Amino acid sequence: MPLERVAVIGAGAWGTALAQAAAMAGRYVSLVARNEAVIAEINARRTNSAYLGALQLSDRISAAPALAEGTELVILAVPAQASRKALTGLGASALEGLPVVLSAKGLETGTLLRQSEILAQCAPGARAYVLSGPSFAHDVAAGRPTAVTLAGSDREETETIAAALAGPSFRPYAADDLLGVELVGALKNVYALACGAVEGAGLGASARAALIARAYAELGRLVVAAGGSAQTLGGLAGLGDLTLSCTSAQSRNYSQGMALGRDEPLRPGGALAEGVATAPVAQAMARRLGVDAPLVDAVNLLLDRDVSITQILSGLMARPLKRED
Ligand SMILES: NC(=O)C1=CN([C@@H]2O[C@H](COP(=O)(O)OP(=O)(O)OC[C@H]3O[C@@H](n4cnc5c(N)ncnc54)[C@H](O)[C@@H]3O)[C@@H](O)[C@H]2O)C=CC1
Ligand SMILES: O=C(CO)COP(=O)(O)O
Repeated sequence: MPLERVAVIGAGAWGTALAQAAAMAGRYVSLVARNEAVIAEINARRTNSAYLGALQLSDRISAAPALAEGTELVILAVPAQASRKALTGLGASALEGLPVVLSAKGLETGTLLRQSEILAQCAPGARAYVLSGPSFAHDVAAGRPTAVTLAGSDREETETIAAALAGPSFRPYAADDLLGVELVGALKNVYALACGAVEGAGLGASARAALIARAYAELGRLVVAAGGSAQTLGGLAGLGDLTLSCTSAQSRNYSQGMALGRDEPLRPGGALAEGVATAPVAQAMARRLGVDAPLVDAVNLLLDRDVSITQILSGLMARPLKRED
């Protein structure tokens, strides 16, 4: 069977969970980690306790320090701001001719680039696919039911990869709007910060629901203006992930937003909240596209810490009235 040997780059929460999903789908997985102690723990005890506690990993997973010979499919699962460094470390020749599934949700600081654009620069001979959607690492690794979007421009290969990763509890839906899926995945983290802040500030469930609906509208304007498909919005990577990340304290972005709403400082080096780095990039992107994005602007104000959440919300409520249709 094709795509028997999968390599996952990055042995954090998401990389380990995706390795487990691929193993449960019947693949042999090499989980590439940079930390020797993590490699030893995975191979000896079948756990990655720093990220997934006592959860037992499949025997089909082996951890390694580098990409193995014979790899047929690569999954990149390092934080969005680390993707360039990880890809450069792997080297363009090692990735030549291989499909690479990008799973980080973020836009690159400074360059404003999406993950697939970074891949094109670092490894022009690789073929980009994007995996996104509502999926907490702990749920995926524990075999709880999860459905995601797998996007790629080659329809046949997208479906082959989806089939290779599909298991009893992990269901990828193939799609072709790679740009749209990447953008919604990155931008939902920014809105998750906002929704968490509303909860942290005690502004109520009605405010949070309104915010999710207006975030959905704003996301639609941004994605379509950038060249993505409106259909992507209503799918797993759009509505699905926006719903998950904007309503659950299990989301690190939502939980970071809650702390901001309580006026607590940002925690440098704390749990990864990709929306913090993506918010200014999203604002620059919206301005470049000429798209009105008041919620992205509001999150940037919140992150600047100069204005209180109450003042930010008052400003949003005082905007000129608009039609919804
Ligand atoms: N945790 C989750 O539930 C989900 C995470 N994601 C996305 O996956 C990406 C990674 O997130 P997590 O795994 O949760 O983060 P994490 O903080 O749990 O782990 C990140 C891992 O990347 C490794 N790493 C960092 N720089 C590296 C480099 N240059 N080379 C090799 N390894 C490197 C770190 O050592 C660490 O093991 C993020 O973009 C996140 O948005 C997507 C869906 C679900
Ligand atoms: O993307 C995720 C779930 O789909 C994980 O969200 P957080 O990065 O906010 O924890």
